[in-house]
Amino acid sequence: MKDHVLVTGGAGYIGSHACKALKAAGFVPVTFDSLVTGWQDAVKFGPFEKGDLLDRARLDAVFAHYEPVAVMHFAALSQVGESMQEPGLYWRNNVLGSLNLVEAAVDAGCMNFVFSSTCATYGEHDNVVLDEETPQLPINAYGASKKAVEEILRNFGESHGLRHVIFRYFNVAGGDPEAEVGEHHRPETHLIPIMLEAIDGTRPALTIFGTDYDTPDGTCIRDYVHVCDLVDAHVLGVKWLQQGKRNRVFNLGTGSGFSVREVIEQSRAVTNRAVPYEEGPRRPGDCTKLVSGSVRAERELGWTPQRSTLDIMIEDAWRWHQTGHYEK
Ligand SMILES: NC(=O)c1ccc[n+]([C@@H]2O[C@H](COP(=O)([O-])OP(=O)(O)OC[C@H]3O[C@@H](n4cnc5c(N)ncnc54)[C@H](O)[C@@H]3O)[C@@H](O)[C@H]2O)c1
Ligand SMILES: O=c1ccn([C@@H]2O[C@H](COP(=O)(O)OP(=O)(O)O[C@H]3O[C@H](CO)[C@H](O)[C@H](O)[C@H]3O)[C@@H](O)[C@H]2O)c(=O)[nH]1
Repeated sequence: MKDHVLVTGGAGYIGSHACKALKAAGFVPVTFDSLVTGWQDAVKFGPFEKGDLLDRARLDAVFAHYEPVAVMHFAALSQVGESMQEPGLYWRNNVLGSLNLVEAAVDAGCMNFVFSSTCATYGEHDNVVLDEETPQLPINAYGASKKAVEEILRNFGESHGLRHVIFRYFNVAGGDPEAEVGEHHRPETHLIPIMLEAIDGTRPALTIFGTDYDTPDGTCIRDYVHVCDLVDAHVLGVKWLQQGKRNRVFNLGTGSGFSVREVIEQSRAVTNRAVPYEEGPRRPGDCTKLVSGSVRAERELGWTPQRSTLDIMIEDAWRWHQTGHYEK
């Protein structure tokens, strides 16, 4: 019988790609999702269990039914701006929800746990190359909620032997090259999908948030990683835990940074269309430069990103943008 993996947030952008990768690797991905920001149409690669992390009885029933060998925990609210206006929402959903999940996993004897964290937990370290030892000083409730879940995992690792891998993502981009699933946030806040909507006229223009940063062209620099490479690291993480290894944090980024203007130029080249944009003020909370300075995932997990070049990420996102969509 194939091993089941419980994928919370499997109806979302990254979780749906993880389900496809898990299926390809011989696992059965079981999506657990409330659809608060996800899409039932995105659940294509295994069973769907609708439920909320805050519903402990529902979690217990799903663990008992599938007896998963591991959990991949993507389910979270992840809008920085919203987290500053409604911190309670983020602490309840992301932290209490994760605590429920961790306790349900431990009680069910499912001791392999892979968690989606973020480089937003590092906070403001402008112009510093970030590695896993960089102090975590989050500047918004979203980042604080993710850091708190990291602490929960460390505590349960010590107290109950829960084996965990924490991945701190940089900027996730691109989509399934076969366009079976893709990035679909409502509202969308991420640069590349917004840019593609501006290119095809479904929104008026992209606004560049700030042109006076201390960077070569004045715009912010980010480290973009392809969602398929990112989820491949998660599958490696599950296998690594199944080998009995445990409790490690990995940055997932490429180590290369691109400015907003460079992303615009690459989008123009890939789509062969003009990118309508205007220059606007800085967006509160944006760091100047966020680039990973770690090769730990490559060295220890054997992770080798295949599609994380800017042109491929934009090409894949553009293909999905032109052909794919979800309905509730
Ligand atoms: N997209 C990025 O660039 C990025 C960067 C860093 C970290 N992350 C993290 O990766 C994870 C996935 O992000 P995404 O972009 O795929 O987001 P997404 O919104 O597309 O997916 C999140 C999924 O979780 C579900 N969900 C949320 N709260 C839930 C709850 N209480 N119970 C059950 N389901 C719930 C949503 O319905 C949705 O399907 C998140 O944890 C996010 O914080 C994303
Ligand atoms: O309309 C837009 C949207 C974005 N940007 C700029 O493009 C860059 C990337 O912005 P995104 O919103 O795509 O991504 P962020 O870097 O703000 O945030 C993402 O990556 C973070 C870690 O870097 C967190 O994990 C967060 O959850 C995730 O959304 C930033 O400089 C931003 O100012 C624009 O200029 N215009």
